[in-house]
Amino acid sequence: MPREPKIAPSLLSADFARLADETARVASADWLHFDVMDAHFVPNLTFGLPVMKAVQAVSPVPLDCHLMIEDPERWAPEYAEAGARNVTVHAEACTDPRGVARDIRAAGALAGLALKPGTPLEDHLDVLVDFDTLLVMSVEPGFGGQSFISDVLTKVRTARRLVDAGDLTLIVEIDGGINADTIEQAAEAGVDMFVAGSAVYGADDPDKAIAALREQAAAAIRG
Ligand SMILES: O=C(CO)[C@@H](O)[C@H](O)COP(=O)(O)O
Ligand SMILES: [Fe+2]
Repeated sequence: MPREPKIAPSLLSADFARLADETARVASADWLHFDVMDAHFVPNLTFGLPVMKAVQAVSPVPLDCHLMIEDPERWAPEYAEAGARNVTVHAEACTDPRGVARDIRAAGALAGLALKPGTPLEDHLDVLVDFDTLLVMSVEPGFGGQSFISDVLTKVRTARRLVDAGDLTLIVEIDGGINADTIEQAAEAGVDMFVAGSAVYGADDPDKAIAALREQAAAAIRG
């Protein structure tokens, strides 16, 4: 069975004054990507747990929380308890990645590990057995609308090989600069879940943009 590509629009590119409407506009998405930034781990500040809970209450699709924060061990389980489907922490910010994965899972969510573009996959292979998703960042975390860094596809290919060989069980997710020009190379490299912010919310019809991206990725996987 060929992989079925999934799309997670990033709420970072939505109109923050109309969050309920903006979640409704992407009802055909697989996950809704929720970028938490703390102005310490990254040079930007977005939203946190209270806003996540408000969005969770109205979102027609499960939340995929991407925590770009220091001290993720302190906060990640609370996002899981609040009902997120997936909670991703950054490898660069974790002191105890296995512990945080265990706590996220115990609180009922999938556990994700994110890698900045310059962070080698090999440095974290040993802990990935405890995670459900691997988020490969294809831009420097902090802002939407940046250009795709194709070098990170080497990490995607390695992760795909390990998953296909049965050595790891992971959803391979990519985040940053995904659009009609870049999604095919990411799909061919082995991505399962594509985060797309500006490409979805910048479109006149976000649901149509989701369908088009999904079909483009599916066609690339079929070859
Ligand atoms: O985590 C981040 C940025 O740090 C992303 O989730 C962006 O929100 C993706 O936006 P686009 O690059 O697709 O516009
Ligand atoms: Fe993100």
